[in-house]
Amino acid sequence: MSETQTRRIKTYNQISDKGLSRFNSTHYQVDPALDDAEAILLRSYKLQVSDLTASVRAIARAGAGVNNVPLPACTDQGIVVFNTPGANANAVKELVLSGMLLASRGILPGMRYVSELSDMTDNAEMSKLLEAEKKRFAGSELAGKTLGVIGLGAIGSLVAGMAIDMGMTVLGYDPALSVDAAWRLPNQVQKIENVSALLGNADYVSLHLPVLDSTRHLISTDLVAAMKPGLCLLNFSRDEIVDTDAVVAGLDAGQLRMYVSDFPRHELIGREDVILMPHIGASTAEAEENCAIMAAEQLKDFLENGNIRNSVNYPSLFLDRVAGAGTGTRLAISNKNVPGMLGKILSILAQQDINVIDMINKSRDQIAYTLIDLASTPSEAAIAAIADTDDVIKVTVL
Ligand SMILES: NC(=O)C1=CN([C@@H]2O[C@H](COP(=O)(O)OP(=O)(O)OC[C@H]3O[C@@H](n4cnc5c(N)ncnc54)[C@H](O)[C@@H]3O)[C@@H](O)[C@H]2O)C=CC1
Ligand SMILES: O=C(O)C(=O)COP(=O)(O)O
Repeated sequence: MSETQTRRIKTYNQISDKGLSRFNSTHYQVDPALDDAEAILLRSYKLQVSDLTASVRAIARAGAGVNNVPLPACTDQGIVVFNTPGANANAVKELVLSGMLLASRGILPGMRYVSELSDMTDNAEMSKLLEAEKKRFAGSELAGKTLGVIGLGAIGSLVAGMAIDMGMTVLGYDPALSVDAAWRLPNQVQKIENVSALLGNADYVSLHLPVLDSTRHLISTDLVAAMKPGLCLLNFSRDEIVDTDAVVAGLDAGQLRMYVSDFPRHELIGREDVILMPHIGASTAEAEENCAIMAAEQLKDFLENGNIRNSVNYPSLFLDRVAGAGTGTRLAISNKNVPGMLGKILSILAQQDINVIDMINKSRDQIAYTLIDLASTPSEAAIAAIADTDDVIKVTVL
């Protein structure tokens, strides 16, 4: 980066200072009020297509779920979208454990009952009353029960491990499990190929999958009917994974004993058999720091070097900077993934007598991305010729 160049990052949501401090104020302007930002750093803010101004090259989601980012429009416009896999997984795992405990013991009604006794001043009398009444708040233990985990990625695998440590039997369902995630999974997890079979054999089921067209309303009326009677469902994934009407009907019919969710809906508020939290799965100091640091590091490496780690719409790609090479000698090019593009780009550079020192090219679905290190800074005419080539989406000089 040249001494005079300042990169502009627009933030939405509260992002931990531990991450924001990675952006040196000499070279970066980080501000929620920018309207010509090169990059956006956000958490759950629902980004609109109209927020994707022409200057935006990258979006970093400090968190896991990217359903708040308009991904197809980003890809069409050559905007690289990052997330921070695993950075908040432990925070969610711990809240799932608290959800399971709250759902299995009379903790919340018991606390409510005690708080209503504030007028009782005689402690001996209060103890006598509590000993007589506590049977109303008895529960059951997690040990010996069966937990089904739907989605065995960063969070699901930690939840599975935690449940095994608690003495539970764990069933897992994940038709899209990556090889890395499979390696991370505790070997006691019993892989189930059919979601109905998992629901029919579990006492607790925890959802840890992303919202996709294929997962929206996954928990449907049919699947509620397939549940083992008295099941407790935990949703720390997203509201849309569950058909709320089906859950309400399942609770009313007693098929579902309890629904614990990080995503309140008005139909669920006020029910004794529902425990709702205000989307606080990732709201710990540690998770907020982890996510912000990871998002900031990934964004910096992309803005300064064009490298891509943990993108959800672009390939992963890294090219070392040639020692001694100055700024302005690296090109980052996004184009549609069609044949002949590299040849066209390299021939423009050859015509301008610019020597290529190193390069890397990768594709993902309909997008291809190339980093090219050059022996000299290309002329504006050369950049314009590449940018004007059919199917080139974005060219940046780094
Ligand atoms: N409550 C909160 O504050 C938080 C919620 N989340 C939610 O949890 C989700 C999962 O997060 P991570 O575990 O970090 O993501 P991840 O990407 O590591 O794991 C997701 C897993 O779901 C699996 N999956 C995809 N389609 C599936 C299907 N149809 N059935 C079963 N499994 C399927 C994938 O193969 C993958 O293994 C996020 O997408 C987000 O929506 C994540 C972090 C915090
Ligand atoms: O990482 C996720 O997917 C989350 O849901 C966490 O959201 P947050 O960053 O706490 O607004």
